[in-house]
Amino acid sequence: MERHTTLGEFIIKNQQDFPYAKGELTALLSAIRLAGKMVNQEINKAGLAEIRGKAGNENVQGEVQAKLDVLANDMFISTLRDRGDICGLASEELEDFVVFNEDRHKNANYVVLFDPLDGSSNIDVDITVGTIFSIYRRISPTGTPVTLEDFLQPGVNQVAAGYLIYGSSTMLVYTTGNGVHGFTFDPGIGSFFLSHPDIKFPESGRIYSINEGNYVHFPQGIKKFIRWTQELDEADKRPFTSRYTGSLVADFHRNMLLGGVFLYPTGTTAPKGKLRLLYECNPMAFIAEQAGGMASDGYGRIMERQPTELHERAPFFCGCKKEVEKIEWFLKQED
Ligand SMILES: O=P(O)(O)OC[C@H]1O[C@](O)(COP(=O)(O)O)[C@@H](O)[C@@H]1O
Ligand SMILES: [Mg+2]
Ligand SMILES: [Mg+2]
Repeated sequence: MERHTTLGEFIIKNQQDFPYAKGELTALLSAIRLAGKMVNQEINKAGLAEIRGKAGNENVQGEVQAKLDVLANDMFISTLRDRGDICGLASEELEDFVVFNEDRHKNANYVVLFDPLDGSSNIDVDITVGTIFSIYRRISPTGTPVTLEDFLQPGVNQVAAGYLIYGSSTMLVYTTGNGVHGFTFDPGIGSFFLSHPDIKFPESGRIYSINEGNYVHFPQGIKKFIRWTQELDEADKRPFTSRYTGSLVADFHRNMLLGGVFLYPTGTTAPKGKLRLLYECNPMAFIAEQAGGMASDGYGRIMERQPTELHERAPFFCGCKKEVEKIEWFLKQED
């Protein structure tokens, strides 16, 4: 049987691809891998009463947290603090960013932003969920406590981004700006193995992913795009297929492998969109672009947006280039 490359081997082998290669990013990716294994262990038994259900308190997003939101958040924070060379982190589940004050942290150069559990509404019904992470080099001087500025960087400054997907198999998919690579977890061996090297979005796809239940609230341009996907045009292989799980990571992953586009527009119920620019949009956008796809806020490259708040939301359109361009075209028609 062909011996697959483990994630650990791959990270070390490709370390030199990285401009500042001193092993810090390697240590950080390894810490994320470990935290991912720990969270995966809990998700696999999410049906048990002590794991499923709500934790009871509301997070900064105004959502009632699931027990697994809190557990995943704690596991990532403790593992990144103890093993990752980072000076601070920000989580979708925490109001403020966290500053690590030990000397080894203050002298570190990276910050991590993450969504510990993406697709929380699906946990108790056993539908695929994920974890999303985004890594930046700090801009404040090394040796000083990390500042808000270090987190409010445009997506184009990301040095690495990725996600864990906890589905029929558990995978870790990431980029450091040298393509997108996917690793499948083998629970029997306890390691991630390279299973999807150099993943690419097809130029065009036939799947659209949007919560059509919000149709009445959508901008005209989005309503027109949806109707365009549903028109009969065999030459253009329309109508498209509709696929939507309610987990961004799962919808993105399927669309990247099979060809499709994900949409979460603004709407009267979500005037700024729903997804979080820093924890969800930017990391998925970096992966999409590295895989030959496109990620837009409807009017331009989402990674060029200058964030102003830790938890700001944005409209998000991401997937095959042709379809994202079509969405931008329909939206611009309306202006
Ligand atoms: O239920 P809706 O409004 O369609 O929203 C679904 C979207 O919200 C999310 O669940 C938000 O993520 P969280 O679960 O991390 O809060 C996305 O994964 C998903 O794409
Ligand atoms: Mg999320
Ligand atoms: Mg979440």
